[in-house]
Amino acid sequence: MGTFKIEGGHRLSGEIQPQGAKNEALQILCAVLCTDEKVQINNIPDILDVNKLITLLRNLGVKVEKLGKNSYSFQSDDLNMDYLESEQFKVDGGGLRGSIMIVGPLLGRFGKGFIPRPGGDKIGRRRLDTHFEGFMKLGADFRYNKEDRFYGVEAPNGLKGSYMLLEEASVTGTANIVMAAVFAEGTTTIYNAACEPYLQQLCKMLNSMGAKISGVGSNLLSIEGVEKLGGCEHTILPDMIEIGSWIGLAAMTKSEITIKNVNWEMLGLIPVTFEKLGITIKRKGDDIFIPAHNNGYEVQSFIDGSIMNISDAPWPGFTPDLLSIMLVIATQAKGSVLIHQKMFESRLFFVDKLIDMGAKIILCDPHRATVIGHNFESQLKATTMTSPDIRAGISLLIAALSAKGTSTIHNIEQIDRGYENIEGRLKAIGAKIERIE
Ligand SMILES: CC(=O)N[C@H]1[C@@H](OP(=O)(O)OP(=O)(O)OC[C@H]2O[C@@H](n3ccc(=O)[nH]c3=O)[C@H](O)[C@@H]2O)O[C@H](CO)[C@@H](O)[C@@H]1O
Ligand SMILES: C=C(OP(=O)(O)O)C(=O)O
Repeated sequence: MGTFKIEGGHRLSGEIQPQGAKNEALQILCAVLCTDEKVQINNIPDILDVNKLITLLRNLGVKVEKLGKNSYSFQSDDLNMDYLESEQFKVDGGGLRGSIMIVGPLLGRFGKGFIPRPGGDKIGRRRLDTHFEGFMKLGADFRYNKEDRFYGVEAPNGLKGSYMLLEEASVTGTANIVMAAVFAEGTTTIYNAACEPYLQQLCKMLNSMGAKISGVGSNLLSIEGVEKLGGCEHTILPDMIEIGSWIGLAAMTKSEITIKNVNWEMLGLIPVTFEKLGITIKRKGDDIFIPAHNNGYEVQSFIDGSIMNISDAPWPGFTPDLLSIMLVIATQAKGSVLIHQKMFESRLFFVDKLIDMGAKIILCDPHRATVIGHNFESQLKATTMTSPDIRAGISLLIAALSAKGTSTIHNIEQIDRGYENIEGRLKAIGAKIERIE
């Protein structure tokens, strides 16, 4: 178990370049299975989850070549399908959430796909019904081995396009179904599709490989099946969750930070949601400039004067992956706010650690926490903590960087899942952080 030691209470300053988006990379890497031709992918973040998926692809027989620091080429022309029945696959597939998205491409291209129960954050129930109901709508047979927690779909006679109304706008579910449907005979219509930038990028990539997907960016996708896809080159967008993390870090440590090349058009409600907490965000070209909040930041209220509420919703709503960061920065705001995590039921329990540090938070129930901000009149106090999940981990790290004294964070592998060389990049802007062991 890795550990960070963090000496808090120092201001940071400088520029930070966001890495490529973790959750886009996981979709895009699975999409390399859609063709036997070479695919080049740029801006792949060097993070634990992505590297685990690359290992899985290698073990499946994909030829992987590193072209540069964050660029790779992949060729899936001679896959070892026996690997899908191996013990090693159970380990590799169960190691991250994103592995679930190999099922769609394999089903579409080879008529069968398997996956052990995928890993990822333990943040509440994470069911996979949407994925498999979608595959069944395309004509696949589904089986689930409860004992081994192993999922399988088969369509020996190929997939047939159909209309489907998804029960929920699942992000990885939509990506998975799209990657199967591009090979289905006829037209598939997916209503209530997820439409995050990750999905838009995936569809853009598949179209550049010869797929015929329309409605990209909306919740109604129409896919005309094709027989074969070809190679392409694709560049992953900057990680919007990392961008949000750096906005929170700057505000909470009263630091002046420029976040470079953020691809502003794809940030949706993220900037305005930070502004609801009173944080100043200046757009400079395609950079975000956060001035030092020397006089703190004040939570806004709604037009009718009622108390501010920040909650998640499927895209273009506010992403659930930034609510933990919103919560931590609210602890130093002037005013009170209700944080409502609607999607996941176990993502707010980390507030206990913040309460230990002196934050004023009432955990109303597993989904809702009321935060009464200190307005920097009382600094958080350093403590020892363990990172329960990736976004709670980065939130605790931000809390530690703002706190008085030296904090210790264990289980930092959770942070490494999604943040590339985090201590190196934070040190470059003045953070006092050390990885021990
Ligand atoms: C690898 C990856 O890309 N992971 C992301 C992906 O996970 P993932 O694709 O696993 O998440 P889903 O979109 O399937 O669902 C997330 C949660 O929200 C619930 N739900 C979803 C849609 C809906 O309309 N109503 C609803 O209640 C689901 O039941 C589930 O509890 O999307 C999540 C939601 O943005 C993010 O937190 C994860 O970081
Ligand atoms: C929940 C997340 O990741 P995963 O779905 O991979 O567990 C996340 O990126 O915040």
